[in-house]
Amino acid sequence: MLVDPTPRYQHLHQIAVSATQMREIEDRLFDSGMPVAALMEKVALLIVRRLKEQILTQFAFKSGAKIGVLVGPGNNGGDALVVARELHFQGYDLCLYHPLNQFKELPQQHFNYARALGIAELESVEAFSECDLIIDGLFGFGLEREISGNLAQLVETLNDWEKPIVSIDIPSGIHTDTGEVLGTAIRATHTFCLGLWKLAFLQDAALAHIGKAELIDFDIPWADIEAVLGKHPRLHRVTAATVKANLPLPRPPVTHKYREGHLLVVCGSRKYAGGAILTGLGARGSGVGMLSIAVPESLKPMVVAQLPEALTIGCPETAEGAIAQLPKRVQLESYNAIALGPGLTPEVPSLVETLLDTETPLVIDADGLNILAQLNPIAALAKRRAISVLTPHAGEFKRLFPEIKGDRLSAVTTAAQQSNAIILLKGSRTAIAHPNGSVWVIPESTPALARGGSGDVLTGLLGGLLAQAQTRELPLENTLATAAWWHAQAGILAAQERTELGVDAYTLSQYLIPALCKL
Ligand SMILES: NC(=O)C1=CN([C@@H]2O[C@H](COP(=O)(O)OP(=O)(O)OC[C@H]3O[C@@H](n4cnc5c(N)ncnc54)[C@H](O)[C@@H]3O)[C@@H](O)[C@H]2O)[C@@H](O)CC1
Ligand SMILES: [K+]
Repeated sequence: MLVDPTPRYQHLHQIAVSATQMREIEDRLFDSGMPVAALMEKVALLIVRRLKEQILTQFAFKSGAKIGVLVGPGNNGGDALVVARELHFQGYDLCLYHPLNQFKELPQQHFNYARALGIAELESVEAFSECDLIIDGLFGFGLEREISGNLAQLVETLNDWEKPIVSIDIPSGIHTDTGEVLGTAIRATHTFCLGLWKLAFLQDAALAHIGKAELIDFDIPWADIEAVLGKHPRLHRVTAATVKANLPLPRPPVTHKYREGHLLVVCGSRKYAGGAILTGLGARGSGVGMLSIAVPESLKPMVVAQLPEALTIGCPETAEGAIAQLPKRVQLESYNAIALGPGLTPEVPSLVETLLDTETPLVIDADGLNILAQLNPIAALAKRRAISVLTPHAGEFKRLFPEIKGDRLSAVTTAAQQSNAIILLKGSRTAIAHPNGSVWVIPESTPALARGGSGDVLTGLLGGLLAQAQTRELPLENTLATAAWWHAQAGILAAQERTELGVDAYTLSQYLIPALCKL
């Protein structure tokens, strides 16, 4: 719910808006009497403050450093001009370049004043080559078509220099909603997103251009945000605060192992034995009360050795060493959740069909998804009466939903609605879409997780938390978001301590609890 405006900063980070929503919110401020010029002044002063605290000190730019400002025709350019003026007064050596020879009214006034102050105007972008830092105020959320021709060339020239570039609101050329590059786009080292996080910051497509992102809060009244987004916004940016409120902690003082959830993991084959272990280690990290692992009979000793706490179920196996079927004594309905997929091999469709038939919540990953893709997934999932959580990466998503196009956030939303399943689309900004239209996005991750086996750990963690949420009656959407955020944080912590090359899947599983302790 968006009702409680305190603590403001925490809530502000749990939402993100499209360009249209931002414009609607902004219009409400202006309609209520906030002068446009006053808002621009306020925003620009906040940008200057953060520039000085963050970037100018980080790069040890003394006053006198040369700063180039790229100025566009709209209010993004207006912001840039106010920033330029203030930095000029603070002793920096400023120069402006405005490649389009027209301005909206307010930026025109700021431009006139900058000229009157004697701030240098450049004839071409080449002269920016002498600058220590470049500020990008070419386009913000008003970008309406591809950047082309001379403008495209100048953007590429700036990118080629590999200088520090600070983008105002969004790197010029990035679509505010889809995050796509429209023609070409500034590759910023830092971006100050103004007022509210825009959707592009949650889209993988934009990340290479955004650099380090920071939100500049300029005190948009909460009532205006709520008037546009509604009391229950559909898009959630997952933060530590979301997670803290939704972990199965503390445990009740009197409990027992089955009350803390029973997860069945169905994974592994002789060929891909490690999948079962990594999924099991992810489940262990979740703290689930009981963990059962069904694997081909021949893998049983290895699983027992690695996961002594788990109840290991040896299954009859095919000639190739995949699970032929589950033993008759396994009562699928007795588990709170089932996680299946990693290492199964593609040759066990009847096993997957049996599992789809149950009324137990399922987490389906890897080979489970590849098999599902062969089965007419939308029809198979629509039939299920329990929760299905699918955890595809981009390739698996394409195989499951070949007809669905568009940017990641809209594609995953459509997939969830069509299939009546929860779809967790893995990526740099993992997004979890629900059939009711809500989407939860994990705003932080690390490329260290781009590594075989890290998904298996997530499957186990997700299954373990889902099982606990079932017995504890924790809210489902928040629980799944918690699992994905936690997994990313474990990767981030491991990468901080061991570099991005040091986060193999086993190591990742060992960082789940340390990441939790850091909360
Ligand atoms: N969200 C807010 O509440 C605030 C927004 N402000 C700033 O205002 C910006 C939005 O301002 P505007 O709506 O004026 O839009 P922009 O400044 O993003 O740019 C719009 C202008 O660029 C032109 N244009 C768009 N795409 C083009 C292309 N591919 N090639 C050539 N010209 C193109 C348009 O015709 C228009 O003149 C934000 O990004 C932000 O920087 C701030 O000033 C104040 C607060
Ligand atoms: K910009």
